[in-house]
Amino acid sequence: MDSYSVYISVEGKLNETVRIAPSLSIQEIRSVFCAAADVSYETRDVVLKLYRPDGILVPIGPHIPPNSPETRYILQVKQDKYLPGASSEVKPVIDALDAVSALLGDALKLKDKVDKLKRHAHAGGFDGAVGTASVESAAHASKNIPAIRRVQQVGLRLEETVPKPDFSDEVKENLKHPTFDIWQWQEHEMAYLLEHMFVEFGLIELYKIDETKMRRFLQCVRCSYNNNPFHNFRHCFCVTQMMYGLLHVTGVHEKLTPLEKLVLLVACIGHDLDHPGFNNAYQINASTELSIIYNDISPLENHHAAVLFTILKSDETNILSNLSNSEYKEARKQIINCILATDMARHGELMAKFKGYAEAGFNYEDPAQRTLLIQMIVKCADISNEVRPQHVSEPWVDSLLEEFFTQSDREKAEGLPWAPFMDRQKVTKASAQVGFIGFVMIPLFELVSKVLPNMEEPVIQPIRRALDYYKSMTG
Ligand SMILES: Nc1nc2c(ncn2[C@@H]2O[C@H](COP(=O)(O)O)[C@@H](O)[C@H]2O)c(=O)[nH]1
Ligand SMILES: [Mg+2]
Ligand SMILES: [Zn+2]
Repeated sequence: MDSYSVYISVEGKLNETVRIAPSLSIQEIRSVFCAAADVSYETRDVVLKLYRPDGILVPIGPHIPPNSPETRYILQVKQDKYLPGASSEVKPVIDALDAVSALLGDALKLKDKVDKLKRHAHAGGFDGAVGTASVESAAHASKNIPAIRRVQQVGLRLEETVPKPDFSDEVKENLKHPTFDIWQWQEHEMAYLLEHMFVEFGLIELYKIDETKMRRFLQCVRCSYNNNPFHNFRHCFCVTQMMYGLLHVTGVHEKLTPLEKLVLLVACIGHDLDHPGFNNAYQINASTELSIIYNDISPLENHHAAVLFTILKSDETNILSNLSNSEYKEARKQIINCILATDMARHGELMAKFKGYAEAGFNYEDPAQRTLLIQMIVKCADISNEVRPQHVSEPWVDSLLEEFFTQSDREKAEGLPWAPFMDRQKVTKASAQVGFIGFVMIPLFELVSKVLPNMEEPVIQPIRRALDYYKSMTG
């Protein structure tokens, strides 16, 4: 599809025309809408809602239906109301982030976020990376309203209590399927959907997880994901939702223990925390702080797990605090195993081991086999974008390539080796996907389907269709 115009009216007042090109990433589209609304794209607490004239919500993404000047969409700019906002609620999140920052040292990005949060919290507000401050704060900032008034406005907003969105039964059901449209949701809504998964598995009740702690935990997680094109909080949500979907379509959730389901949820949620947007090869070749700390052994995955457990170490955000000692020990071991298994450098090793178990007849009684099964489920979920319908999956390829190209550009500039699959001179969307789907995804999902039932129609067939689609593009 060629580029086309979308006609909007900001808050029903200012008319703007936005040009949508299929090549734009979701981030680029959001940033254009932010510009139209005169708010900073960096302000993550801004919630943009696009409505048709009849009040129906239109997802802001690469597939906004074209309209005309007569049928303008209405763009509303709202504050993110995920957390109840009193500063006493904010402090635990800051403390947890502070602990993460102390662990990681000054060089890493979290430090900036913590400092920013502190500045606002000490002034009675809560802004920037985490997100309950009002959009007015961003808008007024650009109009030179004195800072003190901005803070007061933010402070007022923080008094508001926040109702949980009332997800319909249809949404809750759709959440259990790989076809779920992950682009329809703002970050705070995704956080509530993640919370719902814990509820639906009965984990809140069983492990006596405090609701406020759960929300602080998710808030802390959310602001510990960076705004990378690909490795961001939405990717965290996608991976967790696909894991949840796989469990439901295969029915394997009925064979897993509650602790294993808890492990899967927490591992997926934490699996790319504080991803810097540059992969392990870059970390090692550039001798970054992470490669030094972790001796070149899965530096990113070790870091994601360390950030997760630093968040969990703080009592205010420790959703595992009511587990018994032995349950906590087991959960920690398994969560770390799952996150470390997402290093694609270990793909061959894990595939070979699982193949051995599958061919011998998978034994659910063997703890080692169960451990590997849950690692494989996380691996599947992590690389599962092409299981999703094309309009949902395709924007992810653009985002991934954007991140890859940024890395290889930097590697070239720094005189480091770069991988051909990240090179903008060599890679196209189609070539990237034909290789990845054919050589990585299909073998992995087909192998897992030897153990888990019912994967053919909802999981494997969409992957094959995606392969055909990208093959047809290579001509
Ligand atoms: N070419 C593609 N590569 C993909 C795709 N989905 C994932 N990947 C690669 O796998 C890793 C997954 O690990 P993560 O923890 O970093 O998310 C990712 O970095 C990519 O290298 C895909 O659709 N196409
Ligand atoms: Mg990862
Ligand atoms: Zn990932």
